[in-house]
Amino acid sequence: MRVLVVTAVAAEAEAVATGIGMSGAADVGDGGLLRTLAGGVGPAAAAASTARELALAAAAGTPYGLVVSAGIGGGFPRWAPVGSLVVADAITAADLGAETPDGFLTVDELGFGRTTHLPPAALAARAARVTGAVCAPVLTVSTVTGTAARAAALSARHPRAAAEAMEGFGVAEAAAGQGVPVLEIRAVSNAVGPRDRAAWRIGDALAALVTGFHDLAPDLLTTAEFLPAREEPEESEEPEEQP
Ligand SMILES: O=C(O)c1cccc(C(=O)CC[C@H]2O[C@@H](n3cnc4c(=O)[nH]cnc43)[C@H](O)[C@@H]2O)c1
Repeated sequence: MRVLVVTAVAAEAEAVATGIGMSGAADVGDGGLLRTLAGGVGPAAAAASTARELALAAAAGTPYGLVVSAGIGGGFPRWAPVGSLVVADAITAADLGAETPDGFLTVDELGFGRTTHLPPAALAARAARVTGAVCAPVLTVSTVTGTAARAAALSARHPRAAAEAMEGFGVAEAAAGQGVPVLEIRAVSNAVGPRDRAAWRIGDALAALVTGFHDLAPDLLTTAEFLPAREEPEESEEPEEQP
């Protein structure tokens, strides 16, 4: 089975590749292929680049069976300190909705969209176990949180959320569009809270990403056993209707 790992920037893709022990793309497992893609910062760039890669692969007859959104992220200090790893058990677009005088309404509540994708539970739990990560919701935001008030509002709406980043929901939307399961893994570079750029530890987070993907590599290469069975489309015996 082919696995696509989507990061925002090249430094993250290199950390993933180093952890897995490959350079750019590599044959793995049963003739499968694991590929990294630096797809851009933010949910829109991530969705567009992921959708393009998935569509090209499918058109070439070599579809991906799993997409992983990976990179650095902010950690909610109660759950995920700097340098730790978080595997998403839910990927939630935290600022997709509408502000009202009575509070934030999600697009689900507004009745015209969705804000959460759920990775396969067994795969997420296994990935968290082998990497020593916290398994908890990861929020996708379009703006890095920079105030205590915003951090508190996010925590109040998503009390179990352990991290925030900017790409997971975009990657998940693209994967869902192709019927491909998704996973998200974040290495914590900074605390979600008042902006303190000097306290960011991007090097430590990239090192944690290397170690995490090193630990995860054997599982990623045999992922199929942790995924729910996909239903093959039935071949119709009826002749197609002519106009
Ligand atoms: O403000 C700066 O000076 C600055 C310098 C380097 C990087 C940034 C970013 O905003 C990186 C965004 C990038 O990294 C992920 N990320 C990392 N931490 C967070 C966070 O606390 N909240 C949201 N995203 C974060 C994100 O996925 C982007 O790919 C700023």
